[in-house]
Amino acid sequence: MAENIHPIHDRLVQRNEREAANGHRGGVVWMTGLSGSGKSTIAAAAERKLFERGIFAQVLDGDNVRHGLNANLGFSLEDRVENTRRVAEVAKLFVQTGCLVICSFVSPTRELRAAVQAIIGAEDFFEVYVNTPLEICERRDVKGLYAKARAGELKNFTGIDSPYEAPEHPFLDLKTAELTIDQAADILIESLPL
Ligand SMILES: Nc1ncnc2c1ncn2[C@@H]1O[C@H](COP(=O)(O)OS(=O)(=O)O)[C@@H](OP(=O)(O)O)[C@H]1O
Ligand SMILES: Nc1ncnc2c1ncn2[C@@H]1O[C@H](COP(=O)(O)OP(=O)(O)O)[C@@H](O)[C@H]1O
Repeated sequence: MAENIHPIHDRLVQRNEREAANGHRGGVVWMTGLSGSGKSTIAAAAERKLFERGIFAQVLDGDNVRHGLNANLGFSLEDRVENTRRVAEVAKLFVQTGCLVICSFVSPTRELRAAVQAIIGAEDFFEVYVNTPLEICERRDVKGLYAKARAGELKNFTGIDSPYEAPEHPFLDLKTAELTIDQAADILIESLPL
C-alpha cells in the first residue's frame, strides 16, 4: 500500500549533486514516430555523439524493452499505454542519476504522450517528432512489418490499422526525408539545453 511506503530520497546523493559532477543536466528526450521513421537510428547516432563529448546518455528503445521489462505486453492501445508508462517511470529514475535518457517509442497517441510527460515532469521532457511520411516508412520497411500488416498477417500496426497522432507542439520536429542521419543527430544534440 502506497501510504505505508516511505521513500528514502533525503539520504541519497541528490540529482543536482550528480549533475554538477557530470557537468550537464539530465532529462528525457522522447522520440515518437511511425515504425521505420528513424527513431532508433537517430537515437543511436545521437547517443554515440553525446558519449564522445563526455555526456552521460543512454538509449531506451521499444524493441529492446519489449524483450525484457515489457515482454508481457502487446500492441493494443491499453498495452501501449502500459509499455510507455513503465518506460517513463524507468526514465525518471535514470534522470535522478543525471542521465540524459533517449527514449525511442512509437508512442502513437497524444494522450499517451501527455501521460508520459506527466510522469517525467514538463521541465525534463523533450518531445522529438521523428517526422517521416508513412509512404517513406513503408518503402524502407526495415523489418518487413508493413508488408505483413498490408497482407493482414499483423494486426494493430501503427499507421495501417492502428492510429498515429502527430505531436502538435513538439520540442523538435525532425523531417528525416530532408536530412541525413548524421544531420538529424546533430540537430537533436544542438537543440538540447545541456
Ligand atoms: N502492431 C504493431 N505496431 C507497431 N509496432 C509494432 C507492431 N508489432 C510489432 N511492432 C514492432 O514494435 C516496435 C514498436 O514498439 P514500441 O514499444 O515503440 O510501441 S509503442 O510505443 O508501445 O506503441 C516497432 O519498432 P520500431 O520499428 O522501432 O518502431 C515494431 O518493430
Ligand atoms: N535521415 C534518416 N534518418 C533516420 N533514418 C534514416 C534516414 N534515412 C534513411 N534512414 C533509414 O531508415 C531506417 C529507420 O529505421 P529505424 O531507425 O529502425 O526506425 P524506427 O526506430 O523509427 O522504427 C534505417 O534503416 C535508417 O538507416
